[in-house]
Amino acid sequence: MHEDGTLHSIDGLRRLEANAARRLGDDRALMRRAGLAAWHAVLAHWPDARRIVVACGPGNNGGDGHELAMHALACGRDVSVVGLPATSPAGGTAAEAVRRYTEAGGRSQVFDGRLPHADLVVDALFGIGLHRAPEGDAARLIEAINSHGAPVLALDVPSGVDAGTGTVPGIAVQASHTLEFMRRKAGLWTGAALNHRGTASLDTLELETTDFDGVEAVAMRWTVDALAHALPARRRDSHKGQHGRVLCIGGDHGHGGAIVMVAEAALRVGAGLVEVATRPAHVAPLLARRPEAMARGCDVLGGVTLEGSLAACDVVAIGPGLSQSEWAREAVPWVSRAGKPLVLDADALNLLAESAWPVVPSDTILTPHPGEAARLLGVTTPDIQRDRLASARQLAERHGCTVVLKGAGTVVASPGRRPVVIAAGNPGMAVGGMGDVLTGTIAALRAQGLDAFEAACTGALLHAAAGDRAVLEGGARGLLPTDLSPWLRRLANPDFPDPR
Ligand SMILES: NC(=O)C1=CN([C@@H]2O[C@H](COP(=O)(O)OP(=O)(O)OC[C@H]3O[C@@H](n4cnc5c(N)ncnc54)[C@H](O)[C@@H]3O)[C@@H](O)[C@H]2O)[C@@H](O)CC1
Ligand SMILES: [K+]
Repeated sequence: MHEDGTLHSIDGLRRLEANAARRLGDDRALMRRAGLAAWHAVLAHWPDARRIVVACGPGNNGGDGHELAMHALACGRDVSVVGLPATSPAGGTAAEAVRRYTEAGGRSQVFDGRLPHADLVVDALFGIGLHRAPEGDAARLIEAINSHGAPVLALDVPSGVDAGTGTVPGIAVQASHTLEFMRRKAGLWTGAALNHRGTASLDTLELETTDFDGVEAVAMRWTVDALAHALPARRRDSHKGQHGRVLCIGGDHGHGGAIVMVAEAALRVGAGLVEVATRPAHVAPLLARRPEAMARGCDVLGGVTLEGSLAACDVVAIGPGLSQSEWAREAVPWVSRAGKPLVLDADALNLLAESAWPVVPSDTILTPHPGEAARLLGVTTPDIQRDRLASARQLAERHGCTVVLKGAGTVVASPGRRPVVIAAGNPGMAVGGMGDVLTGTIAALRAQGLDAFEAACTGALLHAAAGDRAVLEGGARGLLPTDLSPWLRRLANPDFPDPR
């Protein structure tokens, strides 16, 4: 079976292991495959590595390490296995791997505070069996791996990372590359784990369909390739009215730029018409930058002005720069009564957290960053980050609508849908205004006919992928949200020939 885009929990992976071992009638077979796959990864990434240090833990992750060490030895490499002191000898399948390595003439040593010189360090300390933060010798060995200087290949999981949730409870290996076994782990694709994983690849260890009996993926992983099919082709005889009309509401005094960025992104992603309701003072600068937008200056966010705009639009994007003033609060009953699909961001979410909004309809999209998500759930930001997948699901259930939990490894959740984790984006995108661009992107897709969940997933991916293209032009520091504009357009048109 090839990679299928699924992400799994630790429980799911355990079940998968058990099913496959039962089918194969030999619980050593998977570890042998894992060791061989790891050796192939070494040959693919570091073919010239002569001296290889393999740091092995007491469990089956360490068994994978011994299997790899055995292949490296057989190919004439200078291999040192380094184990943890004072741990009981490996049992079960790992013991068999240790025996094979030793019988092949392999050397092992106990970690004494230093690692030997090497061209490559393999991290086979802990995989999905990590059950607490590494301490003592384990922590010191991880520290030695991180300060060694050679590239680091992590087997299955960078040791110290919780592969189920993505949290890092203490110290963790800083991998150059992680080779995942069997299936991708949900925790390696979102949150703090992204600081440790390096690049990543998967070896499925030749699992078969029947191994998945009773195994449910916890999420799907979307990569930039998904954009090829995400957006419907345009009819040749289409007109602007068929590409949706977005009404953007926000930009109180002192925050005029936010709603301009929403409008610009919505235009670049293909909305047919974009109207902005903002403070009168912000109309002229908006039109000077983006004459394609329609703009309404409102000292009162309600009444006839807003009612007409609300009636005409297909989607309302509200929140960026909105503030929580009386001006902002006035908009809420009007917008709620209009019955249009909503994208709520920034201060609209803060108003939701303090129950200023009535119950939001099920086709609403909320786009909180972790701080806003924490306010919505009445918890702290670290609570949200401890398990981003669970937090997004909980928020979606609580409000009965789609949630885009922003941050490294954006998570999209909706009741009754399998969550999606976005495998794109970069730290250059951690800058004010980036969320406003996301709001406009999602609203434009919604206006063009995608349902709430599709618009949220596709919008989050389009936005992250545009950020990944824009960052190549000059690096992460100083990347501006509006730098994404040309890339949003480019990536929203996957059929257009790539000029590169
Ligand atoms: N079971 C199988 O069929 C397969 C397992 N595989 C490998 O086995 C791994 C899972 O193996 P295990 O379940 O043995 O778990 P691990 O090898 O990930 O770790 C469990 C061991 O580490 C110890 N440990 C956990 N956290 C610790 C900490 N903070 N400080 C000190 N010691 C700690 C545990 O007491 C236990 O001895 C996978 O990640 C994968 O690499 C692969 O070989 C594929 C097949
Ligand atoms: K590992």
